[in-house]
Parts: sequence; C-alpha cells; structure tokens
Amino acid sequence: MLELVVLCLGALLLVWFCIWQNPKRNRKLPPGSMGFPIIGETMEYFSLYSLLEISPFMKKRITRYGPMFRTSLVGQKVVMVTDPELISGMLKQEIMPPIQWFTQYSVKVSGEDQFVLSASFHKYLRSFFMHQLSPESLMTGESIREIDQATRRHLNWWATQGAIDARQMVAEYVAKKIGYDEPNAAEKLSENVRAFVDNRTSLIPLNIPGTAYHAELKASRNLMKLIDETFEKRKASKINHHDTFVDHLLEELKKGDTGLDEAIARDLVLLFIITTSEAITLSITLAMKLIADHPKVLAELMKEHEAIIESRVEDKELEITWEEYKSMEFTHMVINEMVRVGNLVPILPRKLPKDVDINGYTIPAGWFLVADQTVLHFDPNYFDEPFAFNPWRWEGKKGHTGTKTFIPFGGGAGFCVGANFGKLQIAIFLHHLVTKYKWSEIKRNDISRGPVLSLPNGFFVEISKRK
Ligand code: HEM
Repeated sequence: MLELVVLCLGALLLVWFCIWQNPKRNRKLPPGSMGFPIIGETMEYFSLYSLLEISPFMKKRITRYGPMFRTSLVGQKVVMVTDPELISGMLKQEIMPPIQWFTQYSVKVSGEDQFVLSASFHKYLRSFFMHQLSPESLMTGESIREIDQATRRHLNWWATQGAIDARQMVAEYVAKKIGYDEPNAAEKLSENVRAFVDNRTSLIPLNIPGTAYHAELKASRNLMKLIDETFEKRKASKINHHDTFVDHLLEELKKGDTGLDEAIARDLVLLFIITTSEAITLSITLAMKLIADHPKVLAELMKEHEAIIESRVEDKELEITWEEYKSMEFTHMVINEMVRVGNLVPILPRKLPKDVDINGYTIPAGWFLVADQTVLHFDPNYFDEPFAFNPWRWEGKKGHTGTKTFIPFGGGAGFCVGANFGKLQIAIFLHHLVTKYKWSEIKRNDISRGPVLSLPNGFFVEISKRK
C-alpha cells in the first residue's frame, strides 16, 4: 500500500515538473528551461559576478538558446530579451511602465486596491517629471546652486574625516529638492533610504520582526511619514511661492482636472527620493572607483575642470553655471562610459497584460518580458574592447540618443525622466572632487553584480584636500 502511495506521489510530482517545464503547450514559447518548480532558476540568476563581465547565467543561455529565451525567476515566468531590435520594439510599448512599480509598491503598503496606470495618465506623470527636471528648469531654478553648495560642504567634511558617505550627500540634494527641511533632514532621509534599499531584494514576503521584508516595510512607512509631514508643512506655509517638488505637486493638485490625487502625488515623491538617492549614490561611488583606477582619465578631467576655474574672470570660487556644465565635454564622455560599464539599472522588466507574438513565438499574458542592457553594452559588435573603461570612445558621439545599442537610461515610453538631473549632479560632484581633492582606496573595494551593482564590503577611500 505504502509503495502505491509513494508511486502515485512520484508520478504526480513528475507530471507537475513536466507541466512546469513546458507551460502553455498550445503556444510556441521561446526555447529555455523553467528550472525547478517555484524557485525556477532564481539562485543561479542572482549569483554574484564581477563588474566588467556578462553574467555567466546570461552567457550560458544565450550560447545555448539565442538572444531570446524563457526562464523562471522569483516565482515569475520570464522571457529574457537581449537583441537590440527586439528590446527597442518592447520599450516602445506602453506596458506596465517603470513608474507603476512605485505606485503599486506604496499601494501595497497602504493595503488599498491596485492602482492601474493608464497610458494617458502615465504620459501626464512623465511630462510633470520632465518639466520639473528639464534642463530649462534646472538652469533657472535653485538646483545647480543647491547641488553645488551641498557637494562642497560634504567634500570638505569628508576631507577632515578622511572617509566619505555619498548617500548622505545625495540625501541633502534630495531633501532640498522636495522641500523637506526638518533638522537633520539628510541624516533621517539617508538612514531610511538605506534601510529600504538594503532590504528591498527580500525574496520572501514575511512581515514579521527580524525579516528583511519587515525592515523594508518599516523603512517605507517612515519615508511616507516624512513625505506626509512635508506635504502638511508646505500646505500650511503662508509664503506663496516656493520652488520645491512638493510645491509644484500642490500647484498641480489645485488644477483638479489632471487625474492626480494626493496619494499619487505622495507616491511620486517616494519615487523621486528612492531613484535619485540610489542612482546618484551608486554613480558617484562607481565614478570614484573607475577614475582612481584610470590615472589618464583623472588627468584629463583635472585639465578640463581646472580650465573652467581659470576662465572665471573675477571670483574663482563661484558656483558652477549652466554654461560651464554644458562645456564639460570630457566629463560627459566619462559619464557615458561610467553608465555603459556600470549598467546601473541592468534589467528593464515589463509584465504583459495580454498575449504577445514576437519572432514567431507567443508570450502569454501575465509573463514578464525582461530586457538585459548589460549584454548590449558589453557586445564587441557595438563597442570595441567592451570590457575596457575608455571614455575616449565617446569622442564626437552623441551618447544615449537615437541608438538601440546604448540604453543606460532605458528607451521609448519609459525612458528615464531623471537622466539630465542625474548627470548634472554627477558632473558637479566630479568638478569639485578632481580640482580640490585627492583620494585613494584604503582597502580593496570589490564591486560585484548580481545583477544589480553591490559593494559587499562597503567602499573605503581616504580623501584629503590637494595642496
Ligand atoms: C545615472 C542615473 C540614472 C540611471 C542610470 C537611470 C536609469 C533608468 C532606466 C534604465 C530607466 C528605465 C527603466 C525601465 O524601462 O524599466 C529609468 C526610468 C526612470 N527613472 Fe532613471 N536613472 C537615473 C537617474 C534617475 C533620477 C535622478 C531620477 C529622479 C527623478 C530618475 C527617475 C526615473 C523615473 C521616474 C523613471 C520611470 C519613467 C517612466 O516610467 O516613464 N532616474 N531610469
């Protein structure tokens, strides 16, 4: 009898395994393997590898199945896409744009129904962001001055301490931009962003004290509370004109016919805090590492930035102007190269609302299409010696506009709305860093990927003022 039960269970498991491996048999799916039931190929996908390398997971599968293959990751059915034409076509579609991940995230926290972003509302939100962070508004607003001052102050402080905390400096830019002006605003903000980000990859959604998921939810609640306080304070303010992100959202809310409500407006501030803090902290850290490892790049950067200071007629210590920023040709080449090898947002995922036919295959509704930018950026067909950090490859080239093979800021309907703002912050930081300070690593700072960049042992540098 026992043998019969074991046999039946074994047969059931085998059937389950076969169904898992060959889902939706009535449709033609791309080649690939779904791994083990439920866990799929998650473990292999997230295993660490080095900064200047294509993930062994991707390499193996591209060799075996070609540029498009199926797999299963974190409980989701996925089709990975690595071909520039297919990626470009996919990014043009209005399917689950990146902004929606955040609005969904905070809805999950507050326990309400799922909020579904329509294409027209997505366009409206994008245009709001683009307007706030456009070159014109960065040029005429307080942004350049605020970023410049916060950078000087933090670099000065780090030089007396001998160590850096890039996240806190970026938190100061962010606090100023959103209008959060409590005492110790930057510390409070960076502490909660750190807790949110460090625990974000929690694979098991178990909300009990001590788990990563619990810590992530707690940090996001703290951030939401801080955002609520900022909204209330700005609403109660008697001064009519302000120039912060929250003030502009309050102005939009007064229009009443945009579809924006206060809950969504607060989600957008959370989105702004997390994306800016993470993208810029990572960029600055990576730039310091790459430049320190490439003395010729440092020398060229110093030449460019010292020339800017020399060209100032009166006060050499003036804040950077927009014209000076635009003139930083080599710096822009360094930033292009840093985002190419950095692949700071390595994958661009889209959940399919309906079946989609691609290249003779049918990808079912509910599956994810995931574009991998690392594979493009390290392809020798598009970049000579792709694993070399070589800013000069960008000489006379435009960078991310109009190309399907260089997509550090995404593309199409979900193209990064903070790209200009991000590049401005990195350039101002580099200006002050290379002209006034020297820095060196005090121990080996390993940067690894999995596939998101991480510094498993932190980033330790010694920094001091140049004589
Ligand atoms: C070097 C810095 C940055 C990099 C490399 C970067 C990269 C990206 C990428 C690749 C996407 C597309 C994601 C996808 O299609 O799934 C994206 C979207 C986005 N980024 Fe950035 N980003 C950076 C800085 C910023 C900053 C500073 C902000 C601040 C506002 C920001 C806000 C956004 C938003 C809101 C979206 C979603 C756009 C939409 O759904 O339409 N990013 N970013």
